[in-house]
Amino acid sequence: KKRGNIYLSGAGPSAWHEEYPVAKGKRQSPVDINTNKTKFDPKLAADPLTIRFSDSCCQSIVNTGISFQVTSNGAGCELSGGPLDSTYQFAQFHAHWGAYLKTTGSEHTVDGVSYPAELHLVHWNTKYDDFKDAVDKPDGLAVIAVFFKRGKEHPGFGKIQDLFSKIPAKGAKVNIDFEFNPGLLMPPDSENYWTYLGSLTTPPLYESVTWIVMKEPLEVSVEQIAILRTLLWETPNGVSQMYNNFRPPVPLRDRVIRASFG
Ligand SMILES: NS(=O)(=O)c1ccc(NC(=S)OCCc2ccsc2)cc1
Ligand SMILES: [Zn+2]
Repeated sequence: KKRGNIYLSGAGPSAWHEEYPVAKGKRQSPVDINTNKTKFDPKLAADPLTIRFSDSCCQSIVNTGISFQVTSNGAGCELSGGPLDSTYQFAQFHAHWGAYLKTTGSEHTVDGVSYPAELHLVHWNTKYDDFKDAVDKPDGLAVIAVFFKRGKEHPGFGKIQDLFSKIPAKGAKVNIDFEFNPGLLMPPDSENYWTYLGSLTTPPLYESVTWIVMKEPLEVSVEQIAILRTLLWETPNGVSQMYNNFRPPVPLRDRVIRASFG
């Protein structure tokens, strides 16, 4: 059996704990955001989240075998303020999505409701030497999550999707030789967010992520959601379309999700 596909080999996410016991840990991700139990924290509004992206920071796009990944050298792309006590540098963005005609696809849910896809913009704490040094530290990473909802087309994201045909298989990679500012992928209102301490949502599931989940989704067209599934991955039954590359929510345990808004 191809073990390559972590979502489709064995029992999938529910079996990850066998190889990664931390899967049953105290600060795992994703979680359901129960808006009746979130807590407004005025400190988050007092020290606004500062999200800086640049036109020249995206270098290449690769098929990781579980998603696409746009990789950055982080130049001019930094995150600070809000829940963060230091400056985090942008490393990469990727996404998770569902199947044709299904509503599931996002990793985080809001009051039990999924979105068709979820974008993750991964940053690492510059108090550490590099990403690999930060990736397993409790304050090592900060990930901005942006929900995708079906609506009007998003031409910016379309420029990234135009590259999908060039990365047909796991490990395939092409350079991005045009300017692309990841700030294009922020929702119109990026002041309202939820934040909590969590983990990577794929193995090795390190409990190293400060999650910043944008309340407002980003609109993309129904065709663009479908184009996500034109990426390919290995499955136990051979190469096929990539979809359902999401971990379902796990227990919140002893955590409170804070809101930057009242
Ligand atoms: N979906 S997620 O944003 O939580 C997310 C982000 C990064 C990763 N893992 C990365 S970028 O690992 C890079 C390779 C690595 C280095 C040390 S251990 C794995 C996994 C999940
Ligand atoms: Zn992710």
